Amino acid sequence: MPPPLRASSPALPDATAPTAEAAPLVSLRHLSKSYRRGAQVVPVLDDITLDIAAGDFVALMGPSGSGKSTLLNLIAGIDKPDSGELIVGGIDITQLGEGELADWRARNVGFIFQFYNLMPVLDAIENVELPLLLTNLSRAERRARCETALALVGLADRAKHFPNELSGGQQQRVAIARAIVTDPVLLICDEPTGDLDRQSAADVLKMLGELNATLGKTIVMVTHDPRAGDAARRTTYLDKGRLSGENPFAAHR
Ligand SMILES: Nc1ncnc2c1ncn2[C@@H]1O[C@H](COP(=O)(O)OP(=O)(O)OP(=O)(O)O)[C@@H](O)[C@H]1O
Repeated sequence: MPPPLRASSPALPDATAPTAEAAPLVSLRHLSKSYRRGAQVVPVLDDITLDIAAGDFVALMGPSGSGKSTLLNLIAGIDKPDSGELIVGGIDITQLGEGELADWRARNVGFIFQFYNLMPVLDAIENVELPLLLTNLSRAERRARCETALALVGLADRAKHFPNELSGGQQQRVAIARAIVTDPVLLICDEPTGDLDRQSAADVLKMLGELNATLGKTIVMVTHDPRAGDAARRTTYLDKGRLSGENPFAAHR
């Protein structure tokens, strides 16, 4: 029997269903971020303060260009803010060097992208195995974990299929298996249903909900899809780089 994927990572505190008392897993304090294009400075995020509890499932919504992906990249440790604190599992990740940050990401964060980002020359199980190549697990242990992850997303029978032999929904499920195979506590999803038909999108959202409810994964998901927003436990809105209590989509629903 392959080993179970644990509900928590040893690198971060236990993720359980959020409670009123739970310490935030992710804590943003006065985060600001600009991009520089030549002499021009483009402010993108302005004084963002936000807490995300362990075990939460947050949808990040807002108009195009409002800074959602930028904020997601900061939380995931892909990019750095100009100022502010960004504490994840008790560590201010803004203070980590590039190498430390890469190591921190590999141990703590699973990524799910709009266009799956699978390697076309690798079959499903080899794609799922990729993040484990950075660990010191044996080949047998890696394979066992990959089989467990593929079984969790309902694709145990597609392990030897290449991406072009899988539907879009199945490819996204392989990507989800790849994201969870290292047992990260934090799942970062950038428009995970953006390329999917309605049914496949619903399947992927159901799967994310189950990973949140049963494995305690903390999920932060950028989405334009109101149904994806409904699948989350709560929704946070960004507007012109600032957090907004208003739902800018409300008039369109
Ligand atoms: N690397 C970059 N260099 C310069 N400007 C950037 C860079 N990345 C993003 N921006 C700018 O930052 C702003 C916010 O971009 P971001 O991708 O975070 O928005 P978004 O809310 O995710 O948009 P969308 O919903 O369209 O994906 C945009 O004006 C964008 O042009």
